[in-house]
Amino acid sequence: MSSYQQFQSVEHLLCWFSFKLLGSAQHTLRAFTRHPSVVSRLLSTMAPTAKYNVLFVLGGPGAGKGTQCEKIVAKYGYVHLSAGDLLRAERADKTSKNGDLIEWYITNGAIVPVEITIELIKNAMENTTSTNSFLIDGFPRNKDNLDGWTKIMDDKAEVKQVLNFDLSEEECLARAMKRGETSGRTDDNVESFKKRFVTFKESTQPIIDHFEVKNLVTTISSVPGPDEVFVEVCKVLDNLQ
Ligand SMILES: Nc1ncnc2c1ncn2[C@@H]1O[C@H](COP(=O)(O)OP(=O)(O)OP(=O)(O)O)[C@@H](O)[C@H]1O
Ligand SMILES: O=c1ccn([C@@H]2O[C@H](COP(=O)(O)O)[C@@H](O)[C@H]2O)c(=O)[nH]1
Repeated sequence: MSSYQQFQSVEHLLCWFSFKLLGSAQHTLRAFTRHPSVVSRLLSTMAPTAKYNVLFVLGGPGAGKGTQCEKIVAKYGYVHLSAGDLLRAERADKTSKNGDLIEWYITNGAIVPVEITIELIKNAMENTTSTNSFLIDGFPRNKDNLDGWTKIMDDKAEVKQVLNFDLSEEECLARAMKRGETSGRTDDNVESFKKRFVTFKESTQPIIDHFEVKNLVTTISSVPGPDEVFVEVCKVLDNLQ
């Protein structure tokens, strides 16, 4: 007689099966109560983890994004991730296979493919343990950047606000050239600046417009001095929860 033939009906078989299930559930519960630390570890892996809070910081080349980010960090304790700085650090890393490619894009005022940039941003966020609030400066700069962000980060991060620093091309150029006297940056020269500004207008402005439609953008004039600009920044950040 096969093991199933001992049951007189399907109902009988199902009944027997339910008792078995209940028995093992009871056994598991008893094991859990003997090991509360296992239970709390299990629960913590099941609980939804909080999303990163993100502020994107955009604006023309030399408009003062980095300057304001420093002030925001000092007052509000965000972690500042400058996409440009992350790319420059990767370019300087002798072991990176992307160094030459990044150099070409930066000098030509063009935008590095998002696969490279998003990996750097994601790693920097994941390696931060002090906070889950980030200022992402100079990203996303074009549709490729935005698509990459959406694909990789949308379920991990919430974009709370986009700060857009507004300054004329002439003033951006003047500030970038002044900075170039000491920065050592390969793109603080007139030729690179012109290309960067075209990229900003053609590729980044549509991204600002995209967030504008979502009511996430605050545009702040960068014409006054850094402290006055920061007063306007504080008005925005004080109202963010
Ligand atoms: N409000 C301001 N008034 C006058 N000068 C400023 C102001 N903000 C920044 N600067 C100066 O302008 C230069 C560019 O500023 P900053 O590096 O912050 O710009 P950025 O937008 O981050 O530039 P980039 O996109 O090229 O990295 C710096 O030398 C900085 O000291
Ligand atoms: O998301 C990004 C950010 C930057 N780049 C390249 O770096 C330079 C300099 O960036 P800054 O933000 O001004 O420091 C920029 O012109 C791009 O070439 C990028 O490709 N993607």
